[in-house]
Amino acid sequence: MTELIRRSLRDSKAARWGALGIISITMFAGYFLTDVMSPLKPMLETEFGWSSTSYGIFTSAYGWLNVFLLMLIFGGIILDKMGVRFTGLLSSFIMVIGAAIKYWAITNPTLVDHTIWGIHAQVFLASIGFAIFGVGVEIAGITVSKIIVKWFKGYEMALAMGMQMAVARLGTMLAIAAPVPLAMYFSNIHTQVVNGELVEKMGPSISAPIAFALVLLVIGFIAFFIYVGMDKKLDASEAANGEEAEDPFKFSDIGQIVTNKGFWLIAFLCVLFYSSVFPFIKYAADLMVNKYGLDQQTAGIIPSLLPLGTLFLTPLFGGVYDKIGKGATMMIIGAVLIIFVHTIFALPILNTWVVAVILVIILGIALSLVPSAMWPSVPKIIPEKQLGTAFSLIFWIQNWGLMGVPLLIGYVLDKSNPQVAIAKAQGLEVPLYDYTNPMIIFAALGFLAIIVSLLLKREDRIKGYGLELPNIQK
Ligand SMILES: NCCCC[C@H](N)C(=O)NCC(=O)O
Repeated sequence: MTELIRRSLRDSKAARWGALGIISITMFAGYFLTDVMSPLKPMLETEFGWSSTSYGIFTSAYGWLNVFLLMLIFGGIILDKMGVRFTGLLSSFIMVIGAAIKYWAITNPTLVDHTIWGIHAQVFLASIGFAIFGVGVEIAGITVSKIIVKWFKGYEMALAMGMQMAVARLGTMLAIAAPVPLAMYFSNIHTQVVNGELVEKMGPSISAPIAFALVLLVIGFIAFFIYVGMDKKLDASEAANGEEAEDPFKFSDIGQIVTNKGFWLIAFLCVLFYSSVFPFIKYAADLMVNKYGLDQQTAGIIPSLLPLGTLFLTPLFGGVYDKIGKGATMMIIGAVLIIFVHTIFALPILNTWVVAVILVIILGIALSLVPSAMWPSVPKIIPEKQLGTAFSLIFWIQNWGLMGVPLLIGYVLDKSNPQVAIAKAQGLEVPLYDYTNPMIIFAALGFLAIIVSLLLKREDRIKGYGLELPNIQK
């Protein structure tokens, strides 16, 4: 008799964790490319004459198309209308195209001497590539979140989200630690800007780590084709099982999402929290050089501890949320850690690398606590058929921060340190940047995140979303 009971493919532990493993490869590649330029900031300044503002413009490009052309929102609607297979393949392909343009801009020496709309041509075109890539990786992110809900609802959902994030963070870690050694290893003779002049000179290959990222993205694209096969089998097993298909997405669903207060609180917490971490990562290696006196070659090692800690802690905290609950409390603790870390970074004391290591580890704990509680909380607030659109709206709001904050930091860094530009223009030895003002901005974001996380816990008490309850249904 029991043999007659049909099971969905997602009831098989091996199948659902296998599916997760495959889509994690795509996200690993995406996160690697996202941060691959971070440790190269000092080299971009010495080799190509970029300023901190140029670097800020480039970094902010990640969000240009997502924010202004609403690509992320369209991505979410496409996801809910067309499904995870089509959207996953499309987004992986967009990542490859964007990364290829960025690679071309960085390898093209003739661009170094031109400007487009007043922006250094190389910065401009690399930014266009990064902006296209940003559309791909963000839509891939919401697609993967929806895939995890599809396979893991009622099972280890927070653990699965935590594991996927851990693999993605491995990409971030590699992106912080590997580019400088790779660039040095592939040193060659190429065009550089020396005292404002173009010269052929031996120097590190900034394009080598980007080429490596491009190869990873192609592998991630291929991996997604394998996932498509598994997804078809899952749908077939659920249809055979007589499971009803979800109601199709309707545009009126957007109205329901944006009138939900819990949605706004999660979205605000998301933008504040991530704006104080991801843009920080973009400047962390440079901070290590300028505040803690590390050399360029080793500067990436300390920031790479940040994602390293999250590899273990995100699944651990995800497991805690699954079994014990306390999601809202975890978000509050994460926000408190953020303000603590950035305040100490801002103080003009304790400038020893040991303090930097401790702070980065604490930041890693925050970057494990908040995401492992935040993302599995979204399906408790929003119905599944609206999830693609809800995730995309949250990511859209988050992208304002991921776009604006790095630009602001680059600008504030240049404005607070006019001596750097003067020394560069005069061909003198470039003095160190003072990072106090940028770090105060990051600390302020942490302060606002605490307020929003407290409001979210209050809203959960009022509406009974169950954010403090475990995810695993007994
Ligand atoms: N460094 C990649 C940025 C991905 C941003 C994405 N919108 C996101 O927040 N994902 C969740 C996470 O915690 O990485």
